[in-house]
Amino acid sequence: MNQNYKRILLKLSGEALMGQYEFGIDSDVLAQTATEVVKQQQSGTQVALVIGGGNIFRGAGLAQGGIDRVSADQMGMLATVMNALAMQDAIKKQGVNCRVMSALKIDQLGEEYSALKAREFLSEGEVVIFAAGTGNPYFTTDTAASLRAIEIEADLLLKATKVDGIYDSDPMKNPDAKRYDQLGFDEAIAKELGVMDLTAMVLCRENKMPLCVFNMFETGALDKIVNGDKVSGTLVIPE
Ligand SMILES: Nc1ncnc2c1ncn2[C@@H]1O[C@H](COP(=O)(O)OP(=O)(O)O)[C@@H](O)[C@H]1O
Ligand SMILES: O=c1ccn([C@@H]2O[C@H](COP(=O)(O)OP(=O)(O)O)[C@@H](O)[C@H]2O)c(=O)[nH]1
Repeated sequence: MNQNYKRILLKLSGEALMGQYEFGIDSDVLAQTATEVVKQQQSGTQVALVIGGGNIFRGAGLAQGGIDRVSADQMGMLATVMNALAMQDAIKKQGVNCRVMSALKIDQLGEEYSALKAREFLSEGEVVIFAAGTGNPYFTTDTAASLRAIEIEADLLLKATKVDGIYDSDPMKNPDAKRYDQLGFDEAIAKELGVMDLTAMVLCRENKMPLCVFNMFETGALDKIVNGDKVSGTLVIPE
C-alpha cells in the first residue's frame, strides 16, 4: 500500500495518446499508459482518470474553421469519450475493472457522472475514467480534471504532459526556461504559467488540491511520485 497518496486523479492530454502519429491513438502508448495505471491500482492506490481530446478534436480549432463554438466543443467532448473508451478497454484487458462515467448522457457507452458513485467505485478498487470533460462548452479537460479531483476528494491531481514540469516560461519556446521543483498556486496564477489553464489552477487553489505536473513519457514516473520518490516534475502546493 502506498503511504503517500490513497486516491489520485491523473489527467492525460489527448495528444499524448497519439504517440508517433499525427492524429488518433497509438495502441502501444495506450497499452503502456494502461500498464502504469494498473500498477498503481494493484499496489492499492485508487486511480481516477481524465483524458483530453486534442488528438481527435479541439473545439477552438473547429470553431476557427467556422463551426459554431458550442457544437465544436460538444465534438471535442465526444472526442474525450472516444479516448475514454479506448483506455477502458486497455485497462480491462489487463484484468482490472474500469468504468467510464460521462458528464454528457451517453447511456449505452458509460454511466452518468456522479461524484458519490465514483467515490464508491474507487473505494471498491475500480479504475474510473471521467469522460466528456465538465459537460459544458468553453471549458477544458484540465478544468474537468481539477473539478473531478476536488469532487472525489483525491489526495493529488497529476497532470501528465509533454514537458517535465512547470517552467518560468514555455520551455517549448524558450530553451533557457527554468523548471520549478515546487511552487505555490499564487505564484503560478500571478505569473500565468501556461502549463494548465487558469480556471483549473484557480479551482485547485480555492479548494486546496495539490497538483503535480510531470512528463508522461518518463517510464515509472507515476509510480515514483505516488511513492513520494523524486522525479523531474513540479509540485504546486496549496498555501
Ligand atoms: N510555463 C510553462 N511551463 C511548462 N509548460 C508550459 C509553460 N507555458 C506553456 N507551456 C506549454 O504547456 C504545454 C502542456 O500543456 P498541455 O495541456 O499538455 O498541452 P496542450 O495545451 O497542447 O493540450 C507544454 O507542451 C508547454 O509547451
Ligand atoms: O469541459 C470541457 C472539456 C472539454 N471540452 C472540449 O473538448 C476538447 C478537448 O479537450 P482538451 O482540449 O482539454 O483536450 P487536451 O488538450 O487535454 O487533449 C476541448 O478543446 C473542448 O472543445 C469542452 O467543451 N468542455
